[in-house]
Amino acid sequence: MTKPKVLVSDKLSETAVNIFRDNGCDVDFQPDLGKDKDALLAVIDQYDGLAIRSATRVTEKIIDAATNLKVIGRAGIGVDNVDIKAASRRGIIVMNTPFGNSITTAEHAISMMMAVARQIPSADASTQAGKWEKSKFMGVELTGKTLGLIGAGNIGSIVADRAQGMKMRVVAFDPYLTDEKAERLGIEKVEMDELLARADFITLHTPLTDKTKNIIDAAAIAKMKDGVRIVNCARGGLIVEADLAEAIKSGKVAGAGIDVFEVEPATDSVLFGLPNVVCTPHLGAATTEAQENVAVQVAEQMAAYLTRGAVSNALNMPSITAEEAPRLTPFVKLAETLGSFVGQVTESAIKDVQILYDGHVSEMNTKALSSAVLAGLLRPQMADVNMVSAPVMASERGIRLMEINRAKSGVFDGYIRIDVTTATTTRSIAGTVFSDGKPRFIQIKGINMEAEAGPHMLYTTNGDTPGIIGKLGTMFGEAGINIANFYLGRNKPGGDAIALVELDAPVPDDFLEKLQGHPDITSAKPLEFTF
Ligand SMILES: NC(=O)c1ccc[n+]([C@@H]2O[C@H](COP(=O)([O-])OP(=O)(O)OC[C@H]3O[C@@H](n4cnc5c(N)ncnc54)[C@H](O)[C@@H]3O)[C@@H](O)[C@H]2O)c1
Ligand SMILES: O=C(O)CC[C@@H](O)C(=O)O
Repeated sequence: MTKPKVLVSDKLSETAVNIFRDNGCDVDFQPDLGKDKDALLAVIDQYDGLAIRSATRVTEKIIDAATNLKVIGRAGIGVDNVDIKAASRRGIIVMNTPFGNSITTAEHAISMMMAVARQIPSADASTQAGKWEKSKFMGVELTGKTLGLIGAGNIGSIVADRAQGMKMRVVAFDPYLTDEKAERLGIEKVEMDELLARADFITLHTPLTDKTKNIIDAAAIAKMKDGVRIVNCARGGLIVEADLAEAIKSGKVAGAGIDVFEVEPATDSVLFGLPNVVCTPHLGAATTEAQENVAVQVAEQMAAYLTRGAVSNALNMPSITAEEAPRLTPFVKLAETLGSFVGQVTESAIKDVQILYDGHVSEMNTKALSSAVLAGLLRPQMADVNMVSAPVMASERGIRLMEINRAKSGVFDGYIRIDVTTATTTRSIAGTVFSDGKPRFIQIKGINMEAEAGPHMLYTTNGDTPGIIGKLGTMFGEAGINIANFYLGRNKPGGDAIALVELDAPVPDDFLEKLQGHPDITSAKPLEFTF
């Protein structure tokens, strides 16, 4: 049997090379190749596996040329340099290593905070230039100061712990952080505006999503204390750099530690050269220990897949054995779709998830199915979650999971129902798989319906009044939006009604606002499903 061939196209620890070889793979270690997209494009068709960090951009063009590629392994967390949709379409698994560099990145954020508090880089440059400017570099103490944490996941939690060690008070804004976890971490959960008003230092630890993009802009900065200091070791794009630059120039913001940039590599930036701005070239994960961790982990995972078909830490594929795959896969898709539906309509901390497996589905690998529900549920909050990391993430967030297995109780041979509870409400949705292998929603909020999940959907709730369907249809028509499918349900005549509308394209923002402001419509929410 020919050995699988792996290309390492970024600067990974060489330990990875040995692990690939020891596990029966041929490996080419070309740590600078990933930066040259044409060179990568020319050779990528020779490889079964591609191991990367953040410098290699795996675009759709690269994936299209990668005719033999089976797995892309990211030694690190963020996979924003990989076109996962394109990889999924081509059946290429994308793996990451979710926890290997968390401590190191948290330590970098703390280092940045201290460097900014005491202006260490500028003081160093001045001292080494032969000046002795003692009065120029007056700093501030951390003890007793308030640290505002935006995002309290793996890295944010470690930052909180280290900051408490330095006697800082930690407040956190993270809509998905439960009260129980906040209490366990000894941090105060607050709303964003309160964090902005109270924090002496602010540090960001969220993924880059539609909700977090530009989370720190001029309006947010205006709500901060004068003299606040800001650290970003998460993702470029969370801060509007031009707005931060203005705030530094005006003195509103007294300093910033920036590891990640809107455009990387950042060879030029509006932030460069400004007083007390400390910049590093995306070094958050750059320690010997973290690089060793992620390199070992990614090589082991990729080799296991290429030589034995074992899947772990995949972002676009559940961990399933070869034997059970054909029967389970459609139900995995259903489970993830149900989770995704609720995840997209839930904007507060989840406390409980109850999953009911009814009929033949209760005899399947329900562990994999529950992981798929959780992955779908959590993905709107954390873009990089996968079926392996989802249960860990859920339990770390204090989300209680309950599974019920039941013999066939209704007309469907097998179905899954999930009930997701937050502090204020419980949302319920059920679905099944028809003989075409596609997931169907069969009940939403206890209301029966039969709807196929499409890539772009709109979910509305309204009172069951005459003429509402016509009004909705007219509004879509007037906005020039084509409806692919229209599904309806209600609990009783004149009671609560729901509609799921499948569209050919995402719902335009202005149309959504119009719907949300319509007196006959109680709520309207766009939903996106990736298959
Ligand atoms: N600089 C680096 O080299 C480096 C290294 C590793 C990770 N990272 C980045 O650090 C970030 C955090 O990584 P992590 O492992 O802690 O991720 P994580 O998924 O464990 O935590 C992210 C947290 O953000 C929260 N969140 C999501 N949406 C939010 C919102 N709208 N407002 C506030 N909070 C929100 C989530 O609930 C979650 O608790 C990611 O962007 C990751 O890519 C950077
Ligand atoms: O590989 C790197 O240096 C960056 C890693 C970091 O951004 C991540 O998302 O894990």
